[in-house]
Amino acid sequence: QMPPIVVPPPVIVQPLVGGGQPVGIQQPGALSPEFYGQSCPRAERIIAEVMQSKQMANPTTAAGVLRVFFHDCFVSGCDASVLIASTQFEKSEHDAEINHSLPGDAFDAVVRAKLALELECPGVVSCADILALASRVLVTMTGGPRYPISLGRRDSLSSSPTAPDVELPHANYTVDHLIQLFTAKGFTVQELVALSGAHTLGFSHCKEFADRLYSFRDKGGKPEAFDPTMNPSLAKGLQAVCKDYLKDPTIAAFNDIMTPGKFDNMYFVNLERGLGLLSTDEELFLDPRTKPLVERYAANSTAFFDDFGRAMEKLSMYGVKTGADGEVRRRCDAYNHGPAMPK
Ligand code: HEM
Ligand SMILES: [Ca+2]
Ligand SMILES: [Ca+2]
Repeated sequence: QMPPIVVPPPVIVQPLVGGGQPVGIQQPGALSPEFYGQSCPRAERIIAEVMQSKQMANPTTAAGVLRVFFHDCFVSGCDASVLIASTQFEKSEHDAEINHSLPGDAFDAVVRAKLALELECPGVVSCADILALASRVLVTMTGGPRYPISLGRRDSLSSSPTAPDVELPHANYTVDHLIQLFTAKGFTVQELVALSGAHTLGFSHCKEFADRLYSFRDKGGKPEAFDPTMNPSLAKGLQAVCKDYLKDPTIAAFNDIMTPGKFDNMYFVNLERGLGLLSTDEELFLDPRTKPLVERYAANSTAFFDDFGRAMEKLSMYGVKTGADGEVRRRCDAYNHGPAMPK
């Protein structure tokens, strides 16, 4: 005789809902690629559509958003602290010198994505997650790799006007500086080189590399026409392009002069030919600790894409906030509690 069929009681699974979840229940660090699976299943699609139309209207969007994402993550973690606008009473990361050159189009892209998401699922998708997803889709759209992104970051409750100039690398840093800065944050030399490959996109303003072009002096103080580690044709071309940069600080040059709009490994090929724009770029080819990696990525685009993808995945998890350490902002440029009162 057949045993009676026992029907198990229905298991009530509490769905892990995204931003609408009460603070406190969320496990710290519990990020997941499916975080918005129930609460905003079309989030990624919506962000991709907004980024696509923005990138088509303005092809520098990808570079801008990618740089904003880096500047967010390295300063108090990937928590959208970089998006907070300054007010009359409270300065934000926007006021840091290093962030003055972050392009308005990148912030505009995030604002548009947030508006679209607030119509679809209000109060659910954090601005920090928007930045992470927007960066990924723009890297992919311009020809780069697709890498996994976990979701569930919460947005910061603060934004320091002084931290960015301390926490972020500057164009006059030595490789020693760069390695110190990255390893202090838990990133390896290999990840430093792979992430620097982001300079395959976008541009830099003349002031960031002008000291390589005008009144250059070697380490012994001897004057030179330009930095001898720079390819002479590039140096002469840039001297002409940048000659009025003090009068017109908006003049800029492509970081990757060969394929500035395409995410590829050309940046590394350039470094081997003295075609690096920033001294921090070229130095990666001149320092024995980083040179083998530059050579590897120049020769092998797959190796670069793999390592860049893994490093971006790691960067995107850096210092993320969960639970009561953050909030899901209603608009990306302001805290939910509203503007600070005059002190
Ligand atoms: C390794 C140390 C780094 C230094 C010293 C550095 C420095 C700079 C500087 C000075 C600029 C020019 C900004 C301007 O004049 O508007 C720039 C642009 C850029 N950086 Fe970096 N950066 C570094 C690493 C990174 C990383 C890790 C990423 C992203 C993963 C990144 C992404 C970008 C992008 C995409 C641009 C072009 C921005 C645009 O076209 O608007 N950088 N970087
Ligand atoms: Ca941040
Ligand atoms: Ca390129």
